[in-house]
Amino acid sequence: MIRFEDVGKRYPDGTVAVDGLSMEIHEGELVTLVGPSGCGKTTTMTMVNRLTEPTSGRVLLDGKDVATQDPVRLRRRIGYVIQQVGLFPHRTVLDNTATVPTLLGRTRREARSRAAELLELVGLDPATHGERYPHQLSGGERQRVGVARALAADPPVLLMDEPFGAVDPVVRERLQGEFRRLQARMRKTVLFVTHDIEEAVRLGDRMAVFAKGRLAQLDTPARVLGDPADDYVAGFVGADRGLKRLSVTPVDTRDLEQPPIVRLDDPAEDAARRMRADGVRWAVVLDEAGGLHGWVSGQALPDGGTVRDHARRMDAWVPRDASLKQAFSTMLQHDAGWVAVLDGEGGRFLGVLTPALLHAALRRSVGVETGRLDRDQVETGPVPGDGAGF
Ligand SMILES: Nc1ncnc2c1ncn2[C@@H]1O[C@H](COP(=O)(O)OP(=O)(O)OP(=O)(O)O)[C@@H](O)[C@H]1O
Repeated sequence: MIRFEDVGKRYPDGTVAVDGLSMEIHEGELVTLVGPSGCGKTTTMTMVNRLTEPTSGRVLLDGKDVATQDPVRLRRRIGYVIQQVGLFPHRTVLDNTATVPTLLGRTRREARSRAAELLELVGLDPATHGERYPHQLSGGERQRVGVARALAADPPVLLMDEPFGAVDPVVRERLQGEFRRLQARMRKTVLFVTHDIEEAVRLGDRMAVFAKGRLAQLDTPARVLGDPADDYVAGFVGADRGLKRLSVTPVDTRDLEQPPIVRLDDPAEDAARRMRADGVRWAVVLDEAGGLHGWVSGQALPDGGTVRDHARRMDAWVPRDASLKQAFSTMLQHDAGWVAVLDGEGGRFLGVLTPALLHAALRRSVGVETGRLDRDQVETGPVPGDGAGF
């Protein structure tokens, strides 16, 4: 879709911003460009929409050299979002968003109705926010308008240069989450410049790590973190790259521990007998519908009554498609020694993840990703015998 062929950029003052860059971005893929300040990310990106012209090599869009295309027509197919959003101050948010469709020949009514749809898509209410002027919005809201405006022409390609750079970390994380969900639906081809490695990892299908005008590594976040190409990349992604990997490693249901399961209405005596027979000190308690209720300790079960009378509630759960980071964070939030994995909210109980399993899953995923290990070569240890931290 976008192809850089041995591209170089030397500015007139002699600065070599990009040197011998070759890479390909596939259709529907989001590639994050990351690297220290001045390493050539913005220059690389703006060579796609011809705001910058390469001094050597070619940039191809859908197989055609962009240098041969009319810049105005080219840019209509390429949405561009920058940090300083650049909204027209004297136009309402709705009119700002409707600008491009109007330029493309839509009637004012059509353009405004499309703009309203887009504002909703990025989480702004067209009725309230749409009628405001840019200075009446928060920084995060302005950045959303920037994204909506770039999407207005429905371009197949989006170039985003630190689009969430001007907001605080909390809003930024929310915008990233929303954009990821949006992108899952839209499947645009996106080049996304950031100097925030967490953002690059969270959003990128692949990430391109730049070093002084050269591409140091282009790969999935899991591989960049798990198997950096060289010392430069390892240093750039940081000594805590193992921790960062948590957010890109999904829970694998094959890793889950299967503790004994009892039901709320089981007689306490039967449940206690089963736990003794299995040599375990606790069991997971499910409700009538098979949903997670909590847990019960074998010692807390006297003769008589049902499990319901002695069970403790426990809400620490994650869905099966969660990341290990989500699982770990849920465990900490609930001060629990395990987290249940469910088939969605209120869904089937699939097993539990413990800190030991989580650690093993992370180690194994690094080995498997990098081809150094077969999946079965990393043992996942059993739940520690002390009742898993209760
Ligand atoms: N118009 C220009 N004339 C001369 N040098 C330039 C020009 N634009 C950028 N450069 C230089 O080219 C190099 C790459 O700049 P670029 O903006 O692409 O980096 P970047 O990785 O996007 O940096 P940042 O993260 O700070 O935005 C830098 O050394 C910069 O000073």
